[in-house]
Amino acid sequence: MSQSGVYARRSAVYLLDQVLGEGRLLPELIGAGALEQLQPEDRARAQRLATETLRGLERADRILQKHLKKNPPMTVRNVLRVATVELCSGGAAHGVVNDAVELVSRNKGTASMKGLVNAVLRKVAATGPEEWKKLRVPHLPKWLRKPLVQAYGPEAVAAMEAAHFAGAPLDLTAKGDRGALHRSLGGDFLPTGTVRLESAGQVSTLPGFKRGSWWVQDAAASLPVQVLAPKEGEKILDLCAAPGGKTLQIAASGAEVTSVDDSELRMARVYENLKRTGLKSECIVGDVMEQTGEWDAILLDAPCSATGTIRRHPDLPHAKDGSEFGALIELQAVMLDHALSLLKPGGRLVFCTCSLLPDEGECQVEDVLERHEGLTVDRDALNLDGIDPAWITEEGGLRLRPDYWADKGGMDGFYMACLRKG
Ligand SMILES: C[S@@+](CC[C@H](N)C(=O)[O-])C[C@H]1O[C@@H](n2cnc3c(N)ncnc32)[C@H](O)[C@@H]1O
Repeated sequence: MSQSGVYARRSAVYLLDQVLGEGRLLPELIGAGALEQLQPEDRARAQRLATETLRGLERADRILQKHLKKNPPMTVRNVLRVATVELCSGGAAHGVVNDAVELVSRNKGTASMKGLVNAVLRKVAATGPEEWKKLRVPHLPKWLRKPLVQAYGPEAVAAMEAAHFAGAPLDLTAKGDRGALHRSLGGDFLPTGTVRLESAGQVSTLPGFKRGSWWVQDAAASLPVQVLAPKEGEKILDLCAAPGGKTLQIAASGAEVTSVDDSELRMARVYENLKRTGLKSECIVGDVMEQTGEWDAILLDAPCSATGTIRRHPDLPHAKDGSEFGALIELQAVMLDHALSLLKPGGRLVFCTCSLLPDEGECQVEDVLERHEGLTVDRDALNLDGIDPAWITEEGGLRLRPDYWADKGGMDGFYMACLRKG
């Protein structure tokens, strides 16, 4: 038995205990050092195991429930879930089952269950892989499925769930020539200018990473700055900027950008990204509501439910229950009003959120237009390469969904609109 396998699996189980038991998010746990004691290879493996288990949780539970008379304690359940997902996705039964038994044996509180774990997983190894293929695509939890069905209909939501289950490829934004980036790395060249790689391995070892010729950014997330269309010499304010993908795009255009974020920890990522790419931005760690001045253009990438990023973050629907979203929606409206007060007359503001909920997108724009006389939506700003006119909404925003471009590997859910101050 490999100790390295046990370490990675034990850490994956710890991550699941925290997400499913404590409602914590994986990036938060990993950022706080949950995997720091592992070697880089095991760290990547633990993260992959936890992510894949969360993505396939519904299927794993359906398979396990047939072999369990009653639910074991959370940690044992999570050991069984990780092992079931591994067994059903081609993991070698001997190693997976032995490591799972070893994991429960090591803990005094669960050691008495090693016989149960062994027996259940042997059954799963025998019949699970065939059952797995026949089970339905995992559904979103009810608290999220319901509003999405209301907004988009059941078929669209089923297509989104299929996109969530499929996961996300690696998307890159070029600092300079997109064609040259595509020629050097291969992959797909998406109609909106993103280079997409199917299986990239370790990002930091890809050509051009150290030179800062590109950065990782989902195709959908690269569009708000394209809609803003920054020009050389313009004074642009990037509000809620960390970790900085959009700051880099604005800086690469030659505009003079100031980036604001109230998280010092997340702002450290902006500094790192600026250093690696050799791009420049003035960085302010502070609250959006305390900013002053007059700007040619503003990007407000407001804090939101992040429900558009579930392909990449399958922990989100399991860790959250929607109870925080009302406060976020109110905060977005207050931030929008303040951001507009910082815009010079005739200036433009792009409002965006990585959310699938219309309350955090279409409705915000409808409401802000009512609150501010003379404010208009600039529909022309959406005339960009690769934008399907069907994605443009009634009020003049751009609604992106994970089920769009299904044949190309999907995209994150996003909403954006370009507002013009009268
Ligand atoms: C969606 S993320 C921004 C992503 C970023 N624009 C990018 O492209 O990489 C939202 C950010 O808002 C920041 N934030 C939340 N409330 C804030 C506030 N009151 N003032 C400033 N930043 C805030 C969070 O720290 C978080 O980094």
